[in-house]
Parts: sequence; C-alpha cells; structure tokens
Amino acid sequence: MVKVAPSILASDFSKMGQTVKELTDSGADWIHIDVMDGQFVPPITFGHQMVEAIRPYTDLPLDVHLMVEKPENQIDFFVKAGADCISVHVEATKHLHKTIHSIKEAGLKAGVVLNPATPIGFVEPVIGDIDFVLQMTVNPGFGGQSFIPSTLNQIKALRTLIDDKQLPVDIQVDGGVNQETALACIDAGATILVAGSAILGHADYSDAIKQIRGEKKV
Ligand SMILES: O=C(CO)[C@H](O)[C@H](O)COP(=O)(O)O
Ligand SMILES: [Co+2]
Repeated sequence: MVKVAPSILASDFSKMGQTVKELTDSGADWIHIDVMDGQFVPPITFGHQMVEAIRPYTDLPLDVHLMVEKPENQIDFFVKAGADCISVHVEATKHLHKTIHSIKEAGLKAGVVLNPATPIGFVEPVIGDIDFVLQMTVNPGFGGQSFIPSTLNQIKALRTLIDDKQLPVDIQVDGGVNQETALACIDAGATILVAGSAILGHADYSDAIKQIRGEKKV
C-alpha cells in the first residue's frame, strides 16, 4: 500500500499543532514539512523550530523536505528537533554523499530530491545509501501548482533503476498531487505521495487521504 504524506505548507500556520493532530487521526502516514530558505527557492517558510513545535502533536514520522542551500548546515538542528526523515536536493549541495551519511548516522531516513529537470543519473551514485528518492512533480517553492506530466517519465526511470538493483528504496512524489494525478504516479512506480492543497483544501481530510491512496473512488 502506498503511503500518503500531507504537506503542512497548505495549512493555517496559526493552528499547526491542531492540524497535525487532525491529519494523524485522519489516516496520514507521514507529515511532510517544507523548509524553504529564500535562497534555494524564493519563499521563506520555517526552520527546525516548527518541527520542535509540532513534535508533541503526533507519533507519525516527521518528513522534512529541505529546500535550502547548503542543507549540510541544517542536519543537526533538525535531528535534535525530532525529525524522522530528511531529504536534501542534489541541486543544493556540493557534498551530497557526506550529507546523506550524516542523516543516516543520526538514525534518520535519508532522501535525495530531484527537481523536474534534473537527470535521474544525479542520484545513481548514492542510490544504495538512501531510503527514498523524492521526485519533484512541480518546480519547488510554492504549493498549489499544477502537476508537470513529463515527471512521470522520471518516476518510471527511477522505478526501473531501483528494481534493476533490487534496492528497498521508496519513490516519493511531491507537487500537484491530487486524486487524479496520484493514480498516474502510483502506476509509474511511486510509493509515497505528498499532497498539500488536495488534502488541506478538502473538507474531509480522511476522505481526501483515502482518495489519494486510491482506496476510494473519486
Ligand atoms: O515541496 C513543496 C513545494 O515546493 C510542497 O511539498 C508541495 O508543493 C505540496 O503542495 P501541493 O500538493 O499543494 O502542490
Ligand atoms: Co515538499
């Protein structure tokens, strides 16, 4: 069964703890936390303090998506704050191998993120060292964008790469994932679906999560 990770980027920041609790009670698998620094992407969202603040509201894995330059400088902060998974963009660091290993050595799951135009070959040298690849299905920086259809080819190529090597590596997708595009992502080989507006913009979180997981007809 695929996992669904609601992104709190789409939630009301003044009620974050309560929203995380509601998402947990609605059947979410992971909670996705979009950290943006105003450099790697234009907006600034929040830092490790947000992880610390929401940690008491859920036992689910807190999945930190670092959209920051030099993510290697942030790992210790997020480990101490209570993150369970940290993903870093290949485009944001000159020290990908070292950064992944610092996440793993802290006992967390490590992910590597690819932008829509980044060749999947960039993750190949470290594919055996990580827990998941995050294929962006929009350009990072903003919630509520439209899914980029050409990224389905990236997901399929990643699935072939991972299966050929028989690795236990998940494929996470992020951006424009809704009740319709989720099915195409699952068919292409995705196993963890991040969704912000499609869940937080829905009146019933539980229904939205089931629909994205493909358990319930739209
Ligand atoms: O990483 C992200 C943006 O850079 C977000 O996780 C993503 O955009 C989720 O929002 P939505 O489902 O509304 O597209
Ligand atoms: Co994200």
